[in-house]
Amino acid sequence: MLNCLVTVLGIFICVLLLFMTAPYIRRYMAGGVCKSTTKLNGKVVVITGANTGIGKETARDLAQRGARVIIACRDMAKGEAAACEIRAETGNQQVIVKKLDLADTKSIREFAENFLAEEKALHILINNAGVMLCPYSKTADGFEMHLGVNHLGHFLLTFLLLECLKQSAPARIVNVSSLAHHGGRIRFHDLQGEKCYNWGLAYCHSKLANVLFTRELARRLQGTGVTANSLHPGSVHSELVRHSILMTLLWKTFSFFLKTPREGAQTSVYCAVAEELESVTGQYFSDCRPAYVSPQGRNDELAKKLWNVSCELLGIQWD
Ligand SMILES: NC(=O)C1=CN([C@@H]2O[C@H](COP(=O)(O)OP(=O)(O)OC[C@H]3O[C@@H](n4cnc5c(N)ncnc54)[C@H](OP(=O)(O)O)[C@@H]3O)[C@@H](O)[C@H]2O)C=CC1
Ligand SMILES: CC1=C(/C=C/C(C)=C/C=C/C(C)=C/C=O)C(C)(C)CCC1
Repeated sequence: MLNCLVTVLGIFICVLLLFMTAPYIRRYMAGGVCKSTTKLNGKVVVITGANTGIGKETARDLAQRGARVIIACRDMAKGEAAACEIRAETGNQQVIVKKLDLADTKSIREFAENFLAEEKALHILINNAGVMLCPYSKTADGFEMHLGVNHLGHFLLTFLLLECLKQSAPARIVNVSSLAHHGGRIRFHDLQGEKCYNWGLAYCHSKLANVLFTRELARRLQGTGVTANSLHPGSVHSELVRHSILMTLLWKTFSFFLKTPREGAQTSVYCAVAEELESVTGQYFSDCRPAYVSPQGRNDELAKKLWNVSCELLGIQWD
């Protein structure tokens, strides 16, 4: 009887403690906030994958600051729905949707061609779109899906828009990577995962490629007025886990401990607008402050080799 009473009392105290500490846990999980009040009137921004999740919230924030925001996405209907919502909420009518499928180099080239014909400048490029935990599949050009969309697609897009960014300097390139880059390796002997494939690791490899690309890009852009930084947005309750039933369940169950997409967008916004980052380049951020990069992610030789291999795969010459 006494045992039973003690157990009930114990459970009651635990639940009470959880309820009392919940607001503090939530505030801690929300992470860093971008406090910059920078206005972006007259500035042009491209955000990939901005029809949902972190990208959409990044677009909303930058539109609120007055930027002309181009939502670059593969599904025009989803993009229009997001743009409508952002235009209505911010009153900024300069929120535009353009078709971009990062799993198809033809679509990337068409997007860039169209952009360069229609726009006069590009001040901020946010390479945000991403896929995670995809069953083995390939892009239209035969690249493993994670590497193809998350790294090679953005590599080609940046290459095609770079001259415009340079002409528009000061300009910024923001690459959305992940903490998952710590688990990544660049498997040059099997880049397309044909010999060995693990969907979790494939994501990690592609996110390491984001960090290495940023590092080498920043080195090459020294003195041009264009900076390049990468970031981890935090663990965010978005559609990223859609390919895994288990992760979708986990994400739903523990959503309280995850960032909202708006919270997850803070570091992207910070890298895009913060005054103190004006000449900061080649860095990696999390929660709106510099964060620890894995030894692989700091390896300049690896970054150069990945650069050259990426150029070869895409058939481009980028010196
Ligand atoms: N959520 C998290 O916890 C974390 C996210 N990240 C990174 O943040 C970024 C944004 O992810 P998040 O918002 O969470 O995920 P979402 O799945 O919510 O958004 C991903 C976006 O990428 C787009 N996308 C996917 N494939 C393509 C493609 N082939 N061409 C064009 N666009 C494409 C999606 O379009 P569509 O809607 O049409 O599928 C969607 O707009 C990603 O790079 C991700 O790796 C990093 C760490 C943690
Ligand atoms: C800690 C913790 C969790 C784990 C979250 C992790 C490990 C997220 C990693 C996300 C990444 C790195 C995504 C994309 O890049 C759960 C399961 C939500 C349960 C609540 C506590």
